[in-house]
Amino acid sequence: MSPAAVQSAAADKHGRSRSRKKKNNVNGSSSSLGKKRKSDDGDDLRMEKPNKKNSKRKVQLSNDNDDNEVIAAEVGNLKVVNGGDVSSGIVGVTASYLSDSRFDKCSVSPLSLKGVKDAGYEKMTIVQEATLPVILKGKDVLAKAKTGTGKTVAFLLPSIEVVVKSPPNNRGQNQTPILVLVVCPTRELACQAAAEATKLLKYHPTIGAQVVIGGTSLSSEQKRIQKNPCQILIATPGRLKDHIANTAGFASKLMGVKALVLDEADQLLDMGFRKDIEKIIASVPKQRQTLMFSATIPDAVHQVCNVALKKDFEFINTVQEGTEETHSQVRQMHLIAPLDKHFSLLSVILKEHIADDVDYKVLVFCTTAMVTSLVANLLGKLNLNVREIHSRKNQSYRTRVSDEFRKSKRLILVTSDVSARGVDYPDVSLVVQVGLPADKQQYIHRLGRTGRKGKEGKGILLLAPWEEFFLDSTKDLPIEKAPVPSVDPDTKKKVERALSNVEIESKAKAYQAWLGYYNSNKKIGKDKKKLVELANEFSRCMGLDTPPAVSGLVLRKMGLQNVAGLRSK
Ligand SMILES: Nc1ncnc2c1ncn2[C@@H]1O[C@H](COP(=O)(O)OP(=O)(O)OP(=O)(O)O)[C@@H](O)[C@H]1O
Repeated sequence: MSPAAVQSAAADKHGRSRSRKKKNNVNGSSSSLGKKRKSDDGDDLRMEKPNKKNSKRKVQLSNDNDDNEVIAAEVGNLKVVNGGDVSSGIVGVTASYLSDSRFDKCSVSPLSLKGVKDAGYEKMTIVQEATLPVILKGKDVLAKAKTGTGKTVAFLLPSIEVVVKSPPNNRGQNQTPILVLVVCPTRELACQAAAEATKLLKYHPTIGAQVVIGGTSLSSEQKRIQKNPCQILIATPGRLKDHIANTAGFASKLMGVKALVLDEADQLLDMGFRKDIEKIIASVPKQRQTLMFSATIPDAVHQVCNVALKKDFEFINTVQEGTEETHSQVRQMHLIAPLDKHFSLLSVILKEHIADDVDYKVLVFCTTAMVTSLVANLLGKLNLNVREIHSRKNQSYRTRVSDEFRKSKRLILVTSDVSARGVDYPDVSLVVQVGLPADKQQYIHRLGRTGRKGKEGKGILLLAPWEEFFLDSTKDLPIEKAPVPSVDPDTKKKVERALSNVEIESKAKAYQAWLGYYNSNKKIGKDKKKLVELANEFSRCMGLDTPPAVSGLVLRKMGLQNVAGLRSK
């Protein structure tokens, strides 16, 4: 590594007491572990949860790394690397995510370097500079770096080198083993990683990369894998499990895996995915290299990462201690307003932003798929240029909308959490989050869809007064309180009229989804009577005097049978 690059230092392994209070080595935040996610945007099937500046970029091994000691006690020889803050307080400077080092200073094959060059990458980003040499040495790595700073290339490039260095297989085309397995939590993310791999592989005609994702035909995927053998496979967990169980010869191909990558590792180790991931890990050889990447790595992940990583893995953290996990060039605001104002306020926020920025490109995050659908429906009726994306749309629609949004300007994408992580839409000017984000990590990832590659951006979180408690978990983030904009009577009327034109079925589904989502929130779901009052308020906000009836079975599954105020069917 160059002097500018981050260096590693062995962690102190003395204090082994598990009972010591952990401090913030990783900007400690509340864990999202333990949450149950039924779909990739956790919708109405959701039931009760079980329950600055460092210009030299030198090592910042924290003095208070009790955290590491605890982990050392659990997993042994932990190494910690802390890097410089990616944005280092240099507001609006677009190059701040880049390092001074070029890719050719690492021992990467000439053909990969040509691919990197054609992709337009000259210098390594800071996370690439910090992780590449370590990964190329064959170490297991857990890496944390801010959103939009090039983590995908950071794990793909050395993965390609794993294939380059492997002896050519001489067992015939159809027997090509999978050498690198990349697991991504969402289909969009898997496709995006596959597209990046294809770019990097431009000059490696003998190396194939394939993607397997849910929502597409299993049999056509089986044929594709059979026909186009690939050494690099990028997959979502569910579909990967399907192939392991149902595709002839697939399990034996997986026995060739030399490198396993878990992108958005904290989400993959979350309870919603953990069982799948454990199964996947059991299907690849023990002797392998494992790489785990994310912009957020809560403490709880450190405690379970030994599920996948070797004991002597390196934790490479490019988010400097004591700095925010979000980008300083992204202005963050929150608005607290009564629920009955949210639809009008959203319309005002969007219209103001459109007036301010002719090249606007906005993401509006909603709590669930069905609420997303309702909001998209409403905004469309208000003549805004909107698209929607969530798990209830079929995969070809999702791919089409995602591609359109990637290429477009002057478009609003209303989305569930399927777009929260990893998706790299260039030049998003504003991210609006309506309602309670699942947790602090999800807030950070959603916000991270703007301000990518050092660009500027804006984030607005719109909460009701009874959702304000969420801000307790984000105290270390610079989220300003914004004044609530006034809603003129004309806008109010237009929104009411638009709502009256939204189909009752869409409202009924949104109501049930809303109930399920907030029921699964630890705090709000505790008081069922209050929860139902709030859900019925949401129903009134949609223009319904009587709340929609919900099936008795669903109410039972939510633990809401016999709660006053609900209508059962
Ligand atoms: N060395 C580089 N130089 C310039 N651009 C790069 C470089 N490496 C990656 N990029 C670009 O940076 C953008 C962000 O990369 P990527 O999506 O991998 O970020 P990320 O850190 O994984 O973000 P997230 O945390 O949201 O998943 C992409 O458009 C990618 O093509």
